[in-house]
Amino acid sequence: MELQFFKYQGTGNDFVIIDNRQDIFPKNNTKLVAELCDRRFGIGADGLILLENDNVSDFKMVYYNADGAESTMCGNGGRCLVAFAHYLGVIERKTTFNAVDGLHEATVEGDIVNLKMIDVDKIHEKQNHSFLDTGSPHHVQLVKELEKFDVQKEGKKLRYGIYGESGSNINFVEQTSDNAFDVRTYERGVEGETFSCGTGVTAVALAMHESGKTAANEVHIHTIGGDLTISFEKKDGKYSNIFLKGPAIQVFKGTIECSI
Ligand SMILES: N[C@@H](CCC[C@H](N)C(=O)O)C(=O)O
Repeated sequence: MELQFFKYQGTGNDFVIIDNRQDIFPKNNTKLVAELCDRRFGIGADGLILLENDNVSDFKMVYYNADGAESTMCGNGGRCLVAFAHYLGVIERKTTFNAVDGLHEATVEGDIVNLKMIDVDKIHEKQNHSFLDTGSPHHVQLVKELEKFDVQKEGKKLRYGIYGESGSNINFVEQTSDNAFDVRTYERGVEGETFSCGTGVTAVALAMHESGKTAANEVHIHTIGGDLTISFEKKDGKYSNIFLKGPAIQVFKGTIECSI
């Protein structure tokens, strides 16, 4: 079967996106998703996203990690899917769409997508790290000399060591100013470092605010793949109106022959 696909990237976190409004994609074929995401034998991506019809919102997001398994929320993927829905003409400037963690609002302005994330009311503060769920689970840890840090080795160790088979994404962070941080992320399901992680940088911004490293309600994060801004409010111990803002860009489109 010839499958039409689109390739998007959001600060270097890259995705194969498929318009599945006609229900053409075999959703339980883990092997096929992994093959399409393979950087040598397939298109190559950190994950695959389906855009589907939804009864209560403009569209539905279904997200798979590069290993082929369906997973929890992807912030950069959500931003890319909004850009794709805009490209298809499914939405205009504003949207509400459904994802695994519930409804998300978003706006598009040129290449910039501003995505509302789920509220966060629990941040577990441990001795040398924080743990929180921003739609996906995230470990947040400050380190020195982030540029030289072995994210692959240390990320893998923590991902399995502390969090077991279901795992967590692991973010390593270095503060660069009052309201700015550099972040590198080891992503579960990719089982390696990605150029950026949207739910990850959101987790970093909230964890740094919670621990008093920043007093700002707008935090700037630099990742290998580019810059993202996270804004939020904190009231009665709960973080709400959390927005993840940054570029989401179509890289190419094409067709691929696959045996379904
Ligand atoms: N890259 C994503 C996170 C994708 C999900 C993650 N790998 C998981 O399985 O928890 C993002 O931008 O948020």
